[in-house]
Amino acid sequence: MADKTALRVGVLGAKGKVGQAICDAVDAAADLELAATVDKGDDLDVFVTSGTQVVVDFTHPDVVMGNLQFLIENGIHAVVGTTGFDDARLEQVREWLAAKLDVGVLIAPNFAIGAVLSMRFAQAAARFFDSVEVIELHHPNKADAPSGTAYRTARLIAEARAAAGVGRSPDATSTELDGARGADVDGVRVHSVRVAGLVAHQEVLLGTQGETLTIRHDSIDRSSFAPGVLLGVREIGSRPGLTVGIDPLLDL
Ligand SMILES: NC(=O)C1=CN([C@@H]2O[C@H](COP(=O)(O)OP(=O)(O)OC[C@H]3O[C@@H](n4cnc5c(N)ncnc54)[C@H](OP(=O)(O)O)[C@@H]3O)[C@@H](O)[C@H]2O)C=CC1
Ligand SMILES: O=C(O)C1=N[C@H](C(=O)O)C[C@H](O)C1
Repeated sequence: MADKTALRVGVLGAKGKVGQAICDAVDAAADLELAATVDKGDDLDVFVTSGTQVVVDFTHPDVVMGNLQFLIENGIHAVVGTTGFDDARLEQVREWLAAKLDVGVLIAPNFAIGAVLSMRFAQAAARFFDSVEVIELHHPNKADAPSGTAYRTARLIAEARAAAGVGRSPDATSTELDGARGADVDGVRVHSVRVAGLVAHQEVLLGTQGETLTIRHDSIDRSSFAPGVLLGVREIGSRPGLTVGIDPLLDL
């Protein structure tokens, strides 16, 4: 018999690599019920007709904004792992939410606890080193570069260095092949590697006189994202408005 107190959860991108892991995790959780799943070509209305309370989105940067607009307009909370959120997109989400004050949206560049902590460690270390660069390494089916995690890490590092009055990393490069020094995210160099067999990995390399520090995180399986996603699913109903990152849910 169905548990009437279980939270009714939907998954968008349910046939995808992460979507499948999230469906399994929801199925295995006694307090959650997998109410509806949607993948490419399916109608979003199933979330409304099934009484879904929270939808998890792991789809594609090109479609996630349309999904979010639908969910917010229909009063359904959202937990979003899909990447591609710049300041303009976050502002658009806030605008939609302003018309639906009881709806909560959580958007997180990375739901793995180790990744969240590694971003924090990088942010804390950034002001103590002359040089800092970010290298992210992923499977070759990834659509976006740099990764959402690397983009966020670089911005946190840049903010920490600016607040401490630390300038850009020294770099004497005067001639280069296009892209050889990576992308410039707020003055921090970010390098993207795509290699078959990888899942999701990141290194932050810091260096100063006579020493280097490497902060590395590895997601070796997509189940690494599930605990953070389920935490978001359970919490987002009591957090109206936009939450970026799972840090506040972890009391970080
Ligand atoms: N925040 C985090 O912790 C993490 C974020 N991600 C991000 O999540 C996203 C998905 O990653 P991943 O699972 O690896 O990607 P996949 O390509 O494996 O999965 C995406 C799924 O979404 C489907 N899809 C595409 N368009 C739509 C649509 N309009 N409606 C519903 N479903 C759709 C795809 O179908 P089809 O294949 O037919 O196109 C596919 O089944 C990426 O942006 C990735 O960067 C990934 C891991 C962790
Ligand atoms: O596409 C992926 O796989 C991942 N995407 C997220 C990102 O872009 O940061 C999170 C994680 O790195 C896996």
